[in-house]
Amino acid sequence: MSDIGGPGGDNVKVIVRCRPLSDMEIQQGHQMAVEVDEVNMRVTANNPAGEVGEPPKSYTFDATFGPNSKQVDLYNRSARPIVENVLEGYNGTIFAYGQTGTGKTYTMAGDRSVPEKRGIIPNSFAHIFDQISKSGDDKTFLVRVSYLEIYNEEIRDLLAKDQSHHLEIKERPDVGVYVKDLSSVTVGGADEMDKIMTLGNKNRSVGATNMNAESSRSHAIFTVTVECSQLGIDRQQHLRQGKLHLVDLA
Ligand SMILES: Nc1ncnc2c1ncn2[C@@H]1O[C@H](COP(=O)(O)OP(=O)(O)OP(=O)(O)O)[C@@H](O)[C@H]1O
Repeated sequence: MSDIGGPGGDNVKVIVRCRPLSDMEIQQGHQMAVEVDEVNMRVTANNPAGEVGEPPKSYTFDATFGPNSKQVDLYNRSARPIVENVLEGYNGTIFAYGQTGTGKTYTMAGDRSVPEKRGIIPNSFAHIFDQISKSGDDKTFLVRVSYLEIYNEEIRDLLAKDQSHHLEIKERPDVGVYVKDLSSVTVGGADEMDKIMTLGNKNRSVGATNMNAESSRSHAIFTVTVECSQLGIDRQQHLRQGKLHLVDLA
């Protein structure tokens, strides 16, 4: 997870979550090879095929979550500060990284139909609009989203009508690196944002769960831009903009 430009702390945070063994893994007699110490933010790996007496290896991260960790606790510790900084006008990026079957989709999306199993993406959508609804009358918010896919080194706009069109990367001194002509959709609530993401997912080159050589080349970036206009003590409107990038790496 990275929290670029936010106040305080390191800009990049690495958080490790170990999922529980699946029923099949238990049936096959597998055992956990790692121990997670959430208090000391440490993961200890034992080599089951190692020689007798081989010492376990310990690694320390910015936070660690064990097999019984709850989605809400993970959200509060990892994503909540990033989303809060986005609302304050900073940029932040969240992505999950790991081998197939390690729990990336569970952590990022989760099971939307069960509130306590919702992952970072639906929780961040709800959080953004919840904070906006609680903000004072002196602030006006505008929330926009865009969704692009990088596939075979080409960029496609997942929210565009014409999916055959490829977009170009450009750079400008005032805005930095950007994707030219990428569509941007204004969103009024978490459910609407969820629908737009689902629509974009349908336009992806290969289904996200279809693990093969093709899907391993498809990356997607869902960007939420939050603009806030606030009346200052100087009676002038002050504009600030933060972006949250949710990345699905191949
Ligand atoms: N923290 C967790 N608690 C309970 N079950 C989990 C957890 N993490 C993952 N699982 C379960 O483990 C299985 C694999 O997880 P998931 O599909 O999220 O992996 P993935 O890393 O996204 O895999 P792929 O790269 O193949 O898409 C799923 O059945 C999921 O529900």
